[in-house]
Amino acid sequence: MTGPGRPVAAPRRPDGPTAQDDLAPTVDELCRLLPSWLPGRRWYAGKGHRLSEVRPLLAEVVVPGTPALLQTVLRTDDGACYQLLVGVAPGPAGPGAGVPADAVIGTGRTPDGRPLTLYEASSDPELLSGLLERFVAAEPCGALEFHRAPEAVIPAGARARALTGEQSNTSVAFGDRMMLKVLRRIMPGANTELETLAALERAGDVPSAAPLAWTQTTARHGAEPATLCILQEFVASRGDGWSIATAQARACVRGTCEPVAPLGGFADDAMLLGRATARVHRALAEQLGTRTMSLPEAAELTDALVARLDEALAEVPGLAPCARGLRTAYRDLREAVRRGNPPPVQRVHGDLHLGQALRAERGWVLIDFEGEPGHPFEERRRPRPAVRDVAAMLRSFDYAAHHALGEVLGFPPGERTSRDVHAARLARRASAWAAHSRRAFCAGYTAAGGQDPRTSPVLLRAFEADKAVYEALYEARNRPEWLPIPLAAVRRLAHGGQSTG
Ligand SMILES: Nc1ncnc2c1ncn2[C@@H]1O[C@H](COP(=O)(O)OP(=O)(O)O)[C@@H](O)[C@H]1O
Ligand SMILES: O=P(O)(O)O[C@H]1O[C@H](CO)[C@@H](O[C@H]2O[C@H](CO)[C@@H](O)[C@H](O)[C@H]2O)[C@H](O)[C@H]1O
Repeated sequence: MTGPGRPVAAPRRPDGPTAQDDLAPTVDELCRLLPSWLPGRRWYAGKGHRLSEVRPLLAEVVVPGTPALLQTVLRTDDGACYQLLVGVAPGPAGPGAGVPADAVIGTGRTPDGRPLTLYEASSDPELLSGLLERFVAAEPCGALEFHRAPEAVIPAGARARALTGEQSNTSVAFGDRMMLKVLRRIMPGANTELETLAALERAGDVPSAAPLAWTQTTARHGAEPATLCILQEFVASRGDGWSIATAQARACVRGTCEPVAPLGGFADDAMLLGRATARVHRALAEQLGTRTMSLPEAAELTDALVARLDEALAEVPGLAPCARGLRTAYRDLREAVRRGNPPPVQRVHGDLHLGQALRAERGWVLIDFEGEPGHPFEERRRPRPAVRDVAAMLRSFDYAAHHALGEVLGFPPGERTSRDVHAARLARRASAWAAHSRRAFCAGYTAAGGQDPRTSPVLLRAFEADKAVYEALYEARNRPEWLPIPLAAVRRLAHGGQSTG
């Protein structure tokens, strides 16, 4: 170990676990350790559930040797399945073991009593390079299938670097050529991100990353394969939309914007982002189809929005005073369709926000097409009005503005604004920045051929309300200090106002 986060793998010897028979005791040890380790992971979705048992569904040695790399899928006692890449090194955990402390899952024992360290391998470049070789070979490995997209070029030997951000999955960059997404929550069925990236690639000239390869398995999932990893083209960028937008929003809140751009320099970028979104929507409609929403679909959609609200109400008490207004917004959507104005529906991104856009040299590139994590693929695949993505991105401008306000005033933003004149002025600036960015985004979206979202106010309000409810639940589970941001939006929307205040 030479420094934090930089494990130097011990030279690999061919005496680690290599066969399925050798593996059972190691996997047993892993399952014993996981109930106390898993709940601390950001990507673990069972927060609030008291985890007592983890069972293996699949374990394959994808990189043999010492240390070895196990690719595993495990089921927790609430029925969810998670993927883990596990490094198996001989000896006890601790300084000198060659594994960073924060990667250690725990210490187990081999059947003959020797100590064994099990660790989260997504920060071990050597093991990940070994995994990349599997994609290059594109051959099965036990119950795992490694597939390569037609004509994809996968150079071997690229240096692996795991991203450290807060994520639903785990991403590993290979040089500046490829990005590997290690999916965490594993579900059976065709993966929506893989499907969508392939469709966008077929369309050509769309601001998205080319899919290169993927791993799947049918083990224990019946006939339906489950996707475990996706390798895609790396998009070199000067940052994502969230970091660029929040820097601009902060400057606007502090009043340090250029006089020529008093609401911040993000408007041009917001407009280009609107254009990129419209191009992606057009390509998805062309490749995967579009049709008019039917009355049963409108009813199903309304029921789905109400069901999400009910789920969130059970966990986020702050939503309760808004429930009536939200139900009205959802009913209005169904009525608008019934009164004879059914919108077109198509495949959409499903979880669009500023963090899902990378500012590349060629403009904005959209990423992460898997849809909202945690929902079954069938649900994520359902055709929806494209304005659903627009609503989600508009919510993101509100997030960026109010997060910037919180950074300047302290969290929760809004606490001081009702009793402090200075704070109220800064809050007005934040709202003006968000409104300005929203307008620019909608203008760009419309200029690139998308339907002007402002001509569908009922749909826009219902989808913004739904997204804000989803966000409230997401924040309550993952980042409670951020909860006031979506809650404030829910309050405004429930009372007929705009999502940004
Ligand atoms: N194709 C790509 N090229 C470059 N960076 C990427 C690419 N895909 C993802 N990333 C980076 O990885 C991060 C997480 O990826 P994302 O697909 O959003 O994962 P998650 O599903 O876990 O949210 C992104 O915020 C971005 O910084
Ligand atoms: O992990 P994913 O990127 O797939 O998406 C989940 O996490 C997002 C946060 O990382 C969350 O987005 C929410 O917070 C963003 C700021 O961090 C904000 O820009 C978004 O508008 C807001 O929805 C996303 O909802 C969740 O699915």
